[in-house]
Amino acid sequence: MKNNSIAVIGAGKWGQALHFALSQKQEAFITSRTPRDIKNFVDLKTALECEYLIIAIPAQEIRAWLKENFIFKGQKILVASKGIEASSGEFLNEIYAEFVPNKNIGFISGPSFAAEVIQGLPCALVLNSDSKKLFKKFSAFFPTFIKTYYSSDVIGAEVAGAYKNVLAIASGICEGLHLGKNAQASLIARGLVEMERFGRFFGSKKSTFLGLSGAGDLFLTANSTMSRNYRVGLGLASNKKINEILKDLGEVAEGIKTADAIYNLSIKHEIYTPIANEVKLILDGKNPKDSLKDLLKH
Ligand SMILES: NC(=O)c1ccc[n+]([C@@H]2O[C@H](COP(=O)([O-])OP(=O)(O)OC[C@H]3O[C@@H](n4cnc5c(N)ncnc54)[C@H](O)[C@@H]3O)[C@@H](O)[C@H]2O)c1
Ligand SMILES: O=P(O)(O)OC[C@H](O)CO
Repeated sequence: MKNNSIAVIGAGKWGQALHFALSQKQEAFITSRTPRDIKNFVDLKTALECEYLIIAIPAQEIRAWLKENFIFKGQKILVASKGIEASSGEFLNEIYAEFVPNKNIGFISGPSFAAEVIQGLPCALVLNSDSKKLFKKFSAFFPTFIKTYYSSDVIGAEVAGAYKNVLAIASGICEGLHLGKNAQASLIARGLVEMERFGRFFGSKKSTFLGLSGAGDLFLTANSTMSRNYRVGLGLASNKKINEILKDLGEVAEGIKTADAIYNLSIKHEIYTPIANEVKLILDGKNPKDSLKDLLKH
């Protein structure tokens, strides 16, 4: 293993933005399934020799990717994905725990559109890990335009990052139906309450939802057409089929599968998640106007 070397795995929008950010202070490598014309692009084998890895592939692909490619040799890992595995209902930290010891793993959360990070615009992120030592190590790699905070609330950050994608779809639907800013603010505020309730069941801290990982990322994503999930919501409001929306999008919108995961987990554990459930039903074909009526019922 090459000491103090760092590589990003996954050269999608977020992987490339993180690679740009990390490259400000030192040499940083990047790899992907298909070769890309990016400085310091290396093959997967070379990337996996690095001591520090940032993994930015879609949540639903992580288990298969780890099984197929990853052998633990002491690497320290920062997970950049935001989602819950739909097939199992498992959180990403549970999946990674099968391959990497907890002290070697952290999760990035907070408001961060890749399109802004890759321009060097300022932002604040949270690095969530059981290990403060790991936070300090990774934090040192980040450039001055990104402020990093530490939190040990891994599950809170994971729930917040995954849940806000579903709420961004809901908010896009609200905008697409022209329901007005009052309705949108109500939806986002109730969404925040809902995600905190869901997170609390799994042991999250309330403060996580009031900070960058929760309110910060939710307000960003649920208010902007820069969000892929929000754009999915706009498409659903105009009665487009999900396949057509995804074809136009051409990138991952984690909220789609995460809505399924939340729906199933909320039924299993009897957690009240009305907004996420309506998003899942709309994705399955329910008319968004009927969802609105159901959400407004006393
Ligand atoms: N784009 C953002 O602004 C942003 C910000 C924060 C977090 N995220 C999260 O980062 C993750 C990746 O998002 P993105 O924006 O880079 O998506 P993207 O659609 O731009 O790219 C996804 C990347 O994953 C790769 N990939 C897909 N399946 C794979 C597999 N089976 N094995 C290996 N690689 C695979 C693709 O080749 C692609 O390079 C998501 O979980 C997303 O929620 C994105
Ligand atoms: O474009 P989205 O909806 O995947 O959101 C991107 C980031 O998660 C925002 O922090």
